[in-house]
Amino acid sequence: MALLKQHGLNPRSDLGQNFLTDVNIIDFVVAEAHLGPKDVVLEVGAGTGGMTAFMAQQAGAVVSVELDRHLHAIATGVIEPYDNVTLLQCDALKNKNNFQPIVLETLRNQLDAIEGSQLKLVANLPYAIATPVISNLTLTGLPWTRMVCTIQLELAQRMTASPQTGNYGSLAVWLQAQSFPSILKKLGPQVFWPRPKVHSAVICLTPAPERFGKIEDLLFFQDFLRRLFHHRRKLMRGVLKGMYRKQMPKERVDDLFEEFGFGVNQRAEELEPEVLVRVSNRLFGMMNEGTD
Ligand SMILES: C[S@@+](CC[C@H](N)C(=O)[O-])C[C@H]1O[C@@H](n2cnc3c(N)ncnc32)[C@H](O)[C@@H]1O
Repeated sequence: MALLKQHGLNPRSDLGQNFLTDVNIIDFVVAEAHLGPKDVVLEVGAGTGGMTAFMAQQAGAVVSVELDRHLHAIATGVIEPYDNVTLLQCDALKNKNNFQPIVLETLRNQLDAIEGSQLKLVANLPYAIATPVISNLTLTGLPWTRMVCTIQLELAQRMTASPQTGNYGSLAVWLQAQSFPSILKKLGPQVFWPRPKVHSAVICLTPAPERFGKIEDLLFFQDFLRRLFHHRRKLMRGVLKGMYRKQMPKERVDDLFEEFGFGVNQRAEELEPEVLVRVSNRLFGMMNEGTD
């Protein structure tokens, strides 16, 4: 990539620096985002700012985050003609569960500045943080309407997986209970520079926060799924008894099994997201019984 070479830089694999060099794919990703003047775009990983500038021509505002200060400096020059871009030089995440406060604050300011605004995540994501970026956006309370991102193919398959398949787990249930995730296109390594060792995909998510009914408590649901699928091959009754032994008597899990008609051999990986939402809501209710 000419810009990097010009600045004497080499791509950093520890930061997932695989740049999208195929213009057709950049066009595809941005076209699928359906950008317009009411849109505030969050881009995680500005790189040298090429896609950032392209999106700035179509969106109301772009907030782009780049951790690498050398790339941030290059991108600053590239986006200079656009006054609707805010380029932040920081880690997009504070930790694996939260965005960096400055990122959220900047997004809120931009959203407030445009009447009827909506948030879209559009990015060629650094693979190491693709899961927390996508899965935490639903927790921010920000009015997101679309995510279009390039991510590792294997991760895209885990996000869109169905029950009883090897890829099905907490991530699939978490996202499918709040959105419609779909793979728009599979990408070979040749569309990036340098070429990654893995295949990639363009994934799209559209929100559906009550797709299977209201999730009573999102943080409880997230914790329930993570712990439940941590023991995906074990029988669910024993796992649940262990998980909530401090919060309620073991017999309550037997009551729940009876209520849902689960057999003794029930495993979490056999259950549809819809059922797991209902189980989580019921457990949340049981745990809060008598606290009103
Ligand atoms: C896959 S590259 C995409 C670059 C550019 N948007 C493109 O499509 O060519 C990912 C970018 O994310 C940056 N990055 C890596 N980890 C990051 C983090 N935690 N927060 C913000 N940016 C990060 C990398 O430095 C890199 O520039």
